[in-house]
Amino acid sequence: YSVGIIGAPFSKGQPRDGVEKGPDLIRAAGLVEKLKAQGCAVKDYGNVTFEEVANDEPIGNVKRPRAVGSANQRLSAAVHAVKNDGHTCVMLGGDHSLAIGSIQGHAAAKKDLSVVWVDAHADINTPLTSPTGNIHGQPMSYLIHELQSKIPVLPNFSWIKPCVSAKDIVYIGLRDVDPEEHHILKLLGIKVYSMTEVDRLGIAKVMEETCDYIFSKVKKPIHLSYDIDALDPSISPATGTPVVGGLTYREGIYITEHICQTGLLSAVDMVEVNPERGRTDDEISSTVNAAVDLIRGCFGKLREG
Ligand SMILES: N[C@@]1(C(=O)O)CN(C[C@@H]2CCCCN2)C[C@@H]1CCC[B-](O)(O)O
Ligand SMILES: [Mn+2]
Ligand SMILES: [Mn+2]
Ligand SMILES: [Mn+2]
Repeated sequence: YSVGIIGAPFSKGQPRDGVEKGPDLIRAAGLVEKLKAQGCAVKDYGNVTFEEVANDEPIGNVKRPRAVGSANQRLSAAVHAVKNDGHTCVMLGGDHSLAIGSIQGHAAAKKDLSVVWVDAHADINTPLTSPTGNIHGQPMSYLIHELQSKIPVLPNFSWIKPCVSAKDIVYIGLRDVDPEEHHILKLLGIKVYSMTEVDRLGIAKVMEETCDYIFSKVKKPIHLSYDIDALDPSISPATGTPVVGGLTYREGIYITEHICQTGLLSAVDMVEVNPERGRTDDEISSTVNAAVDLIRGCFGKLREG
């Protein structure tokens, strides 16, 4: 596997400081060395630098739109470059608003994508449905063709081109979905494996069905967007919006092992690691180590050896 790593130390898609420390924490836990030790070629492209945006007043209830738009435009260019260099791209967040730039830059290089979104949350609020105005709860709405009539003009967002079809999306791990998000998921007929389905089917069947569903049509490169809060807070407490009843460590790893064996993984996001949300060093290291192990599973690490 040839891996290109981008750090995106960005937090303005949500209100809590600390998530911008995620990239360097994940590196400090040995991600590059561990990927090399398992046979990957790894190039670390460093961290994207983001511009300071003054007077970034809310538009409607959308918070810090100018900073989020600008950051994602820069991230998009960085991801596009990594893909043009021929690597599988690993974007280390930072909050989940960064999926806007990550998926946009990926689509610029690869055209048709399938998106596997692993998260406690659907992150599919539009600016008009969001209960918080935090853009980390909205990234998918800016990217999906079928939702564009619902997206108002926002400063620094005009560069975004919708690039994902509803039929090419699979959610895994949902357990905290807003009513309006649920309506959107139903309206668009988006494939969802909530924690109920994970319990009912078991993770192996969920992944089998996910891959059958994605591959039922023409095989598209996979964009795996992994929010660390998909895992149960007993494993990954150091995150902005923890929700009980999450994926076990084993289920989380099984997802990445299974996606890896498709041979279609083309980009990965690993977001929402926030050390300031861990109450002890152990909580922080458990969260960071889980993020590292999930990424290793994407690139051939098998528990059998
Ligand atoms: N849907 C949300 C949004 O703010 O839009 C509301 N939710 C918090 C709210 C707390 C009270 C019970 C219902 N949920 C967080 C989520 C965004 C998570 C972003 B992610 O990147 O962490 O997934
Ligand atoms: Mn989440
Ligand atoms: Mn998320
Ligand atoms: Mn979050």
